[in-house]
Amino acid sequence: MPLPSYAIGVMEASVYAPEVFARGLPSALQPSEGHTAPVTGTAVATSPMLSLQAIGLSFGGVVALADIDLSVRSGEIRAIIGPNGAGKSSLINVISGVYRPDRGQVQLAGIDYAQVPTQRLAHLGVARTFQNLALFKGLSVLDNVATGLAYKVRSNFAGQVLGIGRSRGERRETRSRADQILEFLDLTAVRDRLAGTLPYGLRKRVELARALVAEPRLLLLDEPMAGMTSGEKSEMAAFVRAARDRFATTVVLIEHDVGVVMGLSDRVAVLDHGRKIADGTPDEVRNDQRVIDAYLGVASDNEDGAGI
Ligand SMILES: Nc1ncnc2c1ncn2[C@@H]1O[C@H](COP(=O)(O)OP(=O)(O)OP(=O)(O)O)[C@@H](O)[C@H]1O
Repeated sequence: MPLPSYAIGVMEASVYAPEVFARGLPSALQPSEGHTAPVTGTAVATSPMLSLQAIGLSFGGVVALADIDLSVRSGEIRAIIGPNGAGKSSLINVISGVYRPDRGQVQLAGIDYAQVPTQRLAHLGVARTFQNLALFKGLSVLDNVATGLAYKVRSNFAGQVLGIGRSRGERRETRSRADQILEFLDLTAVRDRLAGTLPYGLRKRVELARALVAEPRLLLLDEPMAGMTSGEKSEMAAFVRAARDRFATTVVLIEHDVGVVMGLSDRVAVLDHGRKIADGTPDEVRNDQRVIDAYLGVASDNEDGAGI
């Protein structure tokens, strides 16, 4: 049973940057020219936002991850791809602290995870979405998105929903920020709908909104386009890119649709049988013989049947 993203989508107060909203939010469907463009008008920083060194993880006798190194630059969109069972989910679960690796180090902006209890990851600015939808079907879209801030405010979420006591001001603030993210992701028209009544593609976008509302510095997306039509996938890719560009969020995603991944990502790591077999720009990876041998042969199993 996946954890709901609100459980870890909580940030330090410093993550909230009112000036970002004050600048006004653009239509998310007008991404900047070229996805490698810098987030804030400067070059993408070279110091890693996330660094994995020699990660190993086994389940009983099954080696899920073996000696994985991964470096993710600040502001980068970084994809992890590979055939079924390659270790992608295991790796994202290691990054998000759901799994503790048997070996190796995970560092977020230089801070070793081993020194940070899992529940504090959110306070470091990590948020994620899940492969399977984890929205509250009986809550409105707005309230679902507001849960992305639930642990950031002093009153509890029930207090905010009910609008009682000290919660009233926080509730106003939370809902206002949720509204701004809804506008950014072009979801304002469905803000009062119950999440469970939305079509699948929109629900995936609401999940993105919930993960994004606290402006995480690291956003982990677990198959954000799974089950979408090709039109919905392109739209989602544009939203992810726009979110990176606007909020300077570093994005790590796993996704089966290789065609979408290649168009969206700055760099791509390829896993096979728990090992990293290639790592580079989409062009480099596309032309890597080991990737072609290990992955191209199963590319027709991808959701859209696209090769790499
Ligand atoms: N909780 C678990 N218990 C036992 N084995 C596991 C567990 N999670 C993953 N594995 C095993 O670890 C290996 C890697 O699995 P993982 O789910 O990380 O791959 P994946 O690339 O995400 O696959 P898929 O694309 O099918 O989701 C597989 O052999 C899998 O069976």
